[in-house]
Amino acid sequence: MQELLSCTDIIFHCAATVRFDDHLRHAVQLNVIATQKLLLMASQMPKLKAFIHLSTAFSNCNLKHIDEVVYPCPVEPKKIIDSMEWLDDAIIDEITPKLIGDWPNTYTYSKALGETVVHQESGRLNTAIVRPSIVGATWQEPFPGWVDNTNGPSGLIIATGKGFLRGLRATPMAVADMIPVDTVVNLTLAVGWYTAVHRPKSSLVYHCTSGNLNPCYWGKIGFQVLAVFEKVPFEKAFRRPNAGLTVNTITSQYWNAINHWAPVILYDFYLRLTGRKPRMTKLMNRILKMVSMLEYFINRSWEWSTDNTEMLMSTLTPEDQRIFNFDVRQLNWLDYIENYVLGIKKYLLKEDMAGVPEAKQHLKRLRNIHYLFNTALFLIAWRLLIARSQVARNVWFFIVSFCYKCLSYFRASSPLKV
Ligand SMILES: CCCCCCCCCCCCCCCCCCCCCC(=O)SCCNC(=O)CCNC(=O)[C@H](O)C(C)(C)COP(=O)(O)OP(=O)(O)OC[C@H]1O[C@@H](n2cnc3c(N)ncnc32)[C@H](O)[C@@H]1OP(=O)(O)O
Ligand SMILES: NC(=O)C1=CN([C@@H]2O[C@H](COP(=O)(O)OP(=O)(O)OC[C@H]3O[C@@H](n4cnc5c(N)ncnc54)[C@H](OP(=O)(O)O)[C@@H]3O)[C@@H](O)[C@H]2O)C=CC1
Repeated sequence: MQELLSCTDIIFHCAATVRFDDHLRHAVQLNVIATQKLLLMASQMPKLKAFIHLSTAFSNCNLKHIDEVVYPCPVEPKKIIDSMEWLDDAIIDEITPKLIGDWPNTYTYSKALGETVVHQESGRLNTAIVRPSIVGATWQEPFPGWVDNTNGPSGLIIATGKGFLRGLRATPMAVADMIPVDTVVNLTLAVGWYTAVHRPKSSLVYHCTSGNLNPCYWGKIGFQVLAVFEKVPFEKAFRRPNAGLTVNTITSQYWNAINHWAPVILYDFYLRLTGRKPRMTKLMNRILKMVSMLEYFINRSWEWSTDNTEMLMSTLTPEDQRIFNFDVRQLNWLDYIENYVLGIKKYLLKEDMAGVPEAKQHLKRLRNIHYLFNTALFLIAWRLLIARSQVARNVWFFIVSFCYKCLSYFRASSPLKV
């Protein structure tokens, strides 16, 4: 502690809980109280030049247009922190929906409280807040497509590529405000430099977003993800990757029943019959839970102003602009998504590119099983219908006799006949 207090000259405060479903007490502990404690510690650091706090662009996702300012919270963070000390977990559970109000989860709410703490309790410290949107794989550094966790889009891309996720309730024309992780790092380092060297009079907020400079849409991302799976599929897929986006709740529920639950229930039944432990329904539960948590973010668009970020870019020298590049206007989304999917395959799933031909063979087998299954299902349904309905029987006799007549006609008119 002594060494930290005497030697630290800059703090990048990134630690947080990023789970959307965290208990409010834990989220407040990690994202609010810890920030408060770190500010206190920072105030005892004689050499400290800047305190950079990592927040999220979604800390004010209850608003549609978001400026680079700290918005007041409906309940003061101090009151929330105090109440966490004496309320028990059951009561906190009960009041959480009322406290978080328009915020979709405890994560975004606690990050908003964290910002207010930085704003109110930084005292004489030189602080700045960076707000990234949906952080994705690297764009350029150390190499394109690097990724190391299943947060955000990565988990859904895996679930789609492995054939579990076949449909999402998402708005294809909603802006997919993704931002590569190396862009976030570059911007954060540049903010550290600017805050320490230029010492702005007031604490500045920087939006690290892509939507207003180089917008991309969920529909376009979905198509590109599927196009990459055609060329480079993931190994040992459960079904062929083939997903769709819909805004219609009924369609989405139909997809859940037919495309998500039916195959895993059938497969678990097969596992049980062959004496193995069923595991697919549990996995599907987890995937659909993840989807339900992310749906809020893929069915809305936000506008983030980026004046401070653009100002920062203009103060960097051309050389620094190149080294600490955070200009997302240069980003080609299709290339980025391709590298992202390949990065997931390589760095998260640890799959080798040498296995691609075998993965393609596996998908072909799955396609044949799919056709066989559908044909069998159709024939059984038709057989049952014929047994029960006179109309169906008449249609069936009509089709059979029509085919027979056609066949006889072609045989009679064929020049090959002897
Ligand atoms: C047209 C065709 C269409 C094609 C479609 C193509 C698709 C492309 C479209 C893409 C649309 C993207 C939308 C993104 C929107 C993001 C918005 C973010 C906005 C905010 C950004 C922020 O400001 S910031 C933080 C972001 N914060 C998270 O993003 C955490 C979320 N998350 C959780 O809040 C918890 O995760 C939650 C869920 C509670 C579950 O919780 P849970 O307890 O059920 O499960 P766990 O997460 O604990 O996972 C337990 C173990 O399963 C492993 N695992 C999990 N998923 C796995 C998987 N899919 N594949 C393999 N493995 C997986 C995991 O790695 C663990 O493994 P291990 O135990 O070894 O560590
Ligand atoms: N991922 C995203 O899409 C976005 C992330 N952000 C913000 O970026 C920051 C980093 O997030 P991200 O990298 O995605 O999340 P991770 O969960 O990968 O990283 C969080 C970090 O916080 C550390 N941490 C968690 N709890 C504690 C604790 N009690 N004490 C000390 N360290 C702790 C973790 O350490 P350890 O590894 O040891 O567990 C980990 O290094 C967060 O502030 C998040 O709010 C903002 C916008 C989007």
